[in-house]
Amino acid sequence: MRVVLTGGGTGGHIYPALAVAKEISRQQPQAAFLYIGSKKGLEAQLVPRTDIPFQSVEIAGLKRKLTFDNVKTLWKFIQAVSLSKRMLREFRPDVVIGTGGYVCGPVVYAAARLGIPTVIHEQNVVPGLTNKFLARYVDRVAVSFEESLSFFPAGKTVLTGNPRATEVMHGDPRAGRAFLGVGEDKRVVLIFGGSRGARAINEATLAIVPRMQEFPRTHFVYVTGDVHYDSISAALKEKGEQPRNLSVYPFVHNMPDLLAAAHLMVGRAGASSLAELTALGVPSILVPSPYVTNNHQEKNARGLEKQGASIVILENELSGERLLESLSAILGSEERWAAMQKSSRQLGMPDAATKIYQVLGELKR
Ligand SMILES: CC(=O)N[C@H]1[C@@H](OP(=O)(O)OP(=O)(O)OC[C@H]2O[C@@H](n3ccc(=O)[nH]c3=O)[C@H](O)[C@@H]2O)O[C@H](CO)[C@@H](O)[C@@H]1O
Repeated sequence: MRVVLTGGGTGGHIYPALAVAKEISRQQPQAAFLYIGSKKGLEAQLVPRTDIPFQSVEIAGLKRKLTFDNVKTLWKFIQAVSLSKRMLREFRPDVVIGTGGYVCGPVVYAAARLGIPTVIHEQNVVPGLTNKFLARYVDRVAVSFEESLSFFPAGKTVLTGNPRATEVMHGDPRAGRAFLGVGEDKRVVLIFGGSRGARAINEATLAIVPRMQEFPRTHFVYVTGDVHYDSISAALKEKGEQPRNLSVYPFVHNMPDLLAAAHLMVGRAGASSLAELTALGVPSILVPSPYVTNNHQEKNARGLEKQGASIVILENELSGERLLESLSAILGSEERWAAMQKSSRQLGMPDAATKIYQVLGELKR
C-alpha cells in the first residue's frame, strides 16, 4: 500500500498521522509513505525524526473574519493544491489520510480531485475548520467521539477513536523509567502543556518546585515546551538547588514510554493527549487551554471529569496552591487514585488505529 499522510501545525494533529502509519506498517511491512506538511509547522521537525520522507507545501490559515489576508490565503491555497497534485501524481498513493490542521486542506482536496481515495481523521469533539471544509470531498471521515458524528455526512462517517491511543499501548514503561533514571519504587508524575508547552502550567509548576520534596515517593517530570525551556531553566537556577525528584525537559520524543510509566499526568486537554491517557488509564489534572476554537479543550476535559477520571482546574483559577492541593488529593489517597485510574481506562479506545486500518481496507480506487 502506498500512503500519503498530511496534517500539521501542532503535535495533536501530527502524532495521530504517524500512529496510523505505524499501524499500517505493522499490518503491511512493505507499505510506502510520504508525509506532506508545512515547513512552518511542528511536522517539519517531527517527521524527519522518523523514516517517512517529508515534503512541504506553503499554506496559511483562514481568518474567521473577512479580511484582505483571506484573499492572499485563498491564492496560497490554489497554489498549494496545484503543487500537491504534482506531488501526488509523482508518488501515486493508494490513499491520502489527513489528520487536521491547515495543511491538510490543499493536499486532501487535490487528492479528491485526482480521484485518489481519501480519509480524514478528526481528533476533537467539535471539528476544526479544515476538516469541516474537506468533509464533503472525502470518501471517509473517522471521528474520535460519538458526539462528533452529527457534524459530518452520515453515510461516510465512522467512530474509530484516536490512533494515538493504540500507539501508546505499545509504550514500554521500563524504557520510560530507564530514560528518566527512576526506579519502580517511585511514582512518575508527568507535567506538560500540550505539544508546545503552556505558560500558565509552567508558572504553577515553577511555584510548587520548592514543595516537591514533600512527595518523596514521587518523581516529577516537567516538560516545558521548546519555546519556554530557556526562561524556565533560568527561573529554576534562580530558585537555587533543584529537588532530586524533578527532571526538566524542553520536549520529549518518547511520550508513549513515559506515559506508560506515568502514575498521574498534569496538563492541557488536547484531544490526542486525552486519548493517550484514557487508553492507558492514567488519572489526570487538566487545565484546558482557553485559547482554542469554541473552548473545545474545556469540553474535552469536562467529559473526563464527569466520569471521575480527572480533576479540572480552569486556567484563571490555576495557582501553585491549587495545583498542590489537587496533587495531594490524588497522591495522598490510593483509593482515589485507583478509582480515577479505573474511570480513565473505561473511556479509552485502544483499538482506534486498527479500526482506521479497517476503514482503509474498505476504500476502492
Ligand atoms: C493550542 C491548540 O491548538 N491545541 C490543540 C492541539 O493541541 P496539542 O498539539 O497541544 O495537543 P494534544 O494534546 O492533542 O497532542 C499533543 C501530542 O504531542 C505529544 N507530545 C507532547 C509534548 C511532548 O513533549 N512530547 C510529545 O510527544 C503528546 O503525547 C500528544 O500526542 O491539537 C489538539 C488535537 O487536534 C487539540 O485538541 C488542541 O486543542
